[in-house]
Amino acid sequence: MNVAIVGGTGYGAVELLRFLYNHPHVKVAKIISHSNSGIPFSEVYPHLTNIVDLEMEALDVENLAKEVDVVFFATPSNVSKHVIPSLIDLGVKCIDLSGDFRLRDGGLYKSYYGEDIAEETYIQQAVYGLCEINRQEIKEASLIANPGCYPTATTLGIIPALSKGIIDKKQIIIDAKTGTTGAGRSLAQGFHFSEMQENFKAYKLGVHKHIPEIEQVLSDVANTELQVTFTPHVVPMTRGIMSTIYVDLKEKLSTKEAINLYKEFYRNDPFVRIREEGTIPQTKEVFGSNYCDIGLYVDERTGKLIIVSVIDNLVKGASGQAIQNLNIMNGWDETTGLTQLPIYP
Ligand SMILES: NC(=O)C1=CN([C@@H]2O[C@H](COP(=O)(O)OP(=O)(O)OC[C@H]3O[C@@H](n4cnc5c(N)ncnc54)[C@H](OP(=O)(O)O)[C@@H]3O)[C@@H](O)[C@H]2O)C=CC1
Ligand SMILES: CC(=O)N[C@@H](CCC(=O)OP(=O)(O)O)C(=O)O
Repeated sequence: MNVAIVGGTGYGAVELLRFLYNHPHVKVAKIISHSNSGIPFSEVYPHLTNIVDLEMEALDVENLAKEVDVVFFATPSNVSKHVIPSLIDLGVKCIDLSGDFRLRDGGLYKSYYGEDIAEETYIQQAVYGLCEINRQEIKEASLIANPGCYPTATTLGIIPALSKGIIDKKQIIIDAKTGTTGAGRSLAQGFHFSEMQENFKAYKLGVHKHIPEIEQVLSDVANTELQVTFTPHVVPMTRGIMSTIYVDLKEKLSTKEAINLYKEFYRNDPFVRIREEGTIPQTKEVFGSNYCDIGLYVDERTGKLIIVSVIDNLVKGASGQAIQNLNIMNGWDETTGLTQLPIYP
């Protein structure tokens, strides 16, 4: 299958290439770049010299539709919504790593993304690509809205407890941390080495675009409107997200029982690993891999369930999950091309 990647020189794109290079059913036929067309990919990323020397091209929708079956978009917000509709109309399937097609509510999109939402018919066609939860819909989809990095770690952490009805839906507190690649490759003052190293900062309290996304997913699962308290932090590491979630248990439950409930929920999901009692996952333990590892602890004194969910933001939080979606859409084994082990130490 021929695929293309748009947003060629960003981190999402180079991570897609790392996995697609070893994918037995896929050939990356085109890399589209608006800033570096005409330049070999390996000139921008020399670690891929003699491996990915493909010349990047400017976007030409008609030409793309003739030559590829699927297009991955690894572009900033408010870019793909202008291009994906034409590709879908030409019969090309699209997997969007950005947030353009994730939210259903145009008002919320406008307030968190600053622009109008994509055309309604395409919003309706888009399937939210949280693989473990929406597998059936993904099989039939032509347009995938690949979930955000924080929402992936967070919703996979909360959904088992929420869907089993064991927690209070009104008190969900999410304390999340990300590495700096979450902000992409372009330069920003707050991400300079001197500002980031030996630093730890909370940001976008109450206004982060992942708040409505997390609430939409959880509200669908709970079948009622839910709100969450979400505080993101950036920490001085390159990759990784840790989402620590605090919820109130409705009834007494032991840590062992919580672990068993989660193991049962994810029993058919190769990329979600539930840790044994007493082991809490660390970001390094999923580094470079498509795993989401979840650790659980019941604080019997306060009646809270504490959930720790870790992913690699660039893999399960972006490119890996996008390829997992491609596999599901094509009826291939879900793990195809994604079996790289975590890099440790
Ligand atoms: N980094 C992460 O951990 C995650 C990222 N995402 C999302 O995935 C998308 C890509 O992220 P990431 O790769 O990190 O971001 P980067 O900033 O690293 O890359 C985005 C790329 O998009 C291209 N681009 C920039 N501006 C425009 C534009 N106006 N029109 C068209 N193309 C443009 C550029 O490539 P070129 O000049 O070659 O075209 C740029 O390098 C974003 O929407 C991001 O929010 C989602 C989950 C996690
Ligand atoms: C450190 C940092 O800035 N991280 C980004 C991660 C968001 C992201 O990647 O956006 P989508 O997944 O929604 O596309 C942020 O918090 O905005």
